[in-house]
Amino acid sequence: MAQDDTFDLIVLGSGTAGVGVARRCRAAGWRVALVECREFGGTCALRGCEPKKTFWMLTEAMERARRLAPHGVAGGDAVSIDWAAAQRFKRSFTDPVPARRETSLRDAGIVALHGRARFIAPDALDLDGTRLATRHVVIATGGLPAHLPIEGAELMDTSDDFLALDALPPRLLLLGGGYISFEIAHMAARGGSEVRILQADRTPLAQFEQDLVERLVRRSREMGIAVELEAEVSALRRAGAGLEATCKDGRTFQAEMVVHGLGRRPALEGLGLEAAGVPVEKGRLVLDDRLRSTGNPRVFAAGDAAAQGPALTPVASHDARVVADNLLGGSRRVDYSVVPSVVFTIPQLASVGATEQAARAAGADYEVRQGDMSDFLSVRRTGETAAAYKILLEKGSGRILGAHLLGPDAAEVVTLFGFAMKAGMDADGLSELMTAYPSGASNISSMLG
Ligand SMILES: Cc1cc2nc3c(=O)[nH]c(=O)nc-3n(C[C@H](O)[C@H](O)[C@H](O)COP(=O)(O)OP(=O)(O)OC[C@H]3O[C@@H](n4cnc5c(N)ncnc54)[C@H](O)[C@@H]3O)c2cc1C
Ligand SMILES: NC(=O)c1ccc[n+]([C@@H]2O[C@H](COP(=O)([O-])OP(=O)(O)OC[C@H]3O[C@@H](n4cnc5c(N)ncnc54)[C@H](O)[C@@H]3O)[C@@H](O)[C@H]2O)c1
Repeated sequence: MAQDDTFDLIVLGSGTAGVGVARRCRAAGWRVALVECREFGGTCALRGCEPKKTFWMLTEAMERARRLAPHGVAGGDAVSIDWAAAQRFKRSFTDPVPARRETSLRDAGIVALHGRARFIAPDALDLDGTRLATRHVVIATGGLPAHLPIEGAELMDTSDDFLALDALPPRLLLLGGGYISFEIAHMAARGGSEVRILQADRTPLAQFEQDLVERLVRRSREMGIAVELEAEVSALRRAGAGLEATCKDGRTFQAEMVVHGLGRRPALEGLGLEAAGVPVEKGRLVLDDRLRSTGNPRVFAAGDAAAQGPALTPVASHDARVVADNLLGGSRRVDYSVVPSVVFTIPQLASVGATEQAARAAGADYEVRQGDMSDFLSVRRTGETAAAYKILLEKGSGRILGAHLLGPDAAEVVTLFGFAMKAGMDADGLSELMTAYPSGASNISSMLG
């Protein structure tokens, strides 16, 4: 590449957010380069949602066979997970991603570059000694595990390490009681590890409806996962062949593997943001509601790096659309009002819109529809014993403010609630919707009835 190449746009990061912006701007005829410092593909496809869901699917199949063993799945109680085979199956999805993604970018006419670019001026980056001049930059560098003042923090493994294992450790400690810890706990426990979650306060999965979280915690404990609350980890050290975590109250826990599930932060190190006049406050880019840097109008951010909405793949896709529209002359704000989200435990925990706590804090006038679903036919047929719903409706109008589900079909059904919220459909409208029967969705009218 020639020195002083001028691009219309340079995107940093080949995940959902970066690729989404790059493709749209390239389709509009822009000269676009995309720089990636690891293998092409990003977190979701290589180290997040997709590989996680493959392991989840296998452990769920095993769990369901075991649960239904007394009801006709003969031999189901003897079924177990072969983690090495599961890892090979996962790799059959992840291994082809980097080459495919890079090729598809090149086929689209995007200049795909390897390396770690850094700003050297408001309108230029350095990539391994080459100056890249550009009209715009999009920072889509994703997130990384948060730095926390935990002594011995360098001894922790990450979710990346867990998802790359060929064999599970006998004992696994998960620090933090959020998405990563609960999902890994449910997979690893089904795979045969002795698992313990250490959560700092009394509210694990704090973004989710706590009534349902309590049921999930109970279900997790019933199946042998130790969930320790008020267990704020302050130190980690080597102990024999394994590791020992110490909590602030002095409790200690040992395991062969300790995984970071303590939150993630935007990946902004080494970008030379000062040289570009791009401000950062408390580790986050300062952006307006169109995802443009308040300090440098050439620069936008999207996805986990922008950290304006929840760190989720559908948010990264939304951000990419917003940024591309704004780069191409529009003036579009982000809208995170309806973001369905799921914790892939067994059963799944799903949420869209306000929790009761949030609705109360916002002073909303609401009513609640809630109940246990464990005796619903669609749940009983799966052998699952923990299932429940909680729906918040605006009093008078019947507008859906939030929907929270625990159960086998929660991920699919929550999206229907999100669709109704986005479309402005009230509870009556949604309960009159004809749904395929029998399905998880056909329970919606019972929930709203
Ligand atoms: C274990 C796990 C499970 C998850 N499961 C789900 C799920 O089920 N559902 C869901 O919605 N979300 C899930 N998420 C979150 C989801 O993966 C992220 O929100 C999403 O991938 C963010 O996309 P992104 O494009 O913003 O960033 P990323 O996909 O992280 O892409 C950023 C890219 O930028 C690159 N990069 C970083 N620094 C530089 C640099 N200086 N120069 C060039 N390139 C750089 C990185 O290598 C990376 O490839 C999960 C996350 C994790 C960790
Ligand atoms: N299914 C999904 O969509 C999915 C799955 C995995 C990750 N993610 C994304 O990745 C992000 C990061 O996940 P995560 O699980 O690392 O973070 P998280 O924010 O979900 O949970 C972190 C937890 O760690 C606790 N904590 C913090 N310091 C602690 C300490 N010293 N000791 C004990 N507990 C402590 C917090 O109270 C919190 O409950 C998520 O917020 C989510 O956006 C999404």
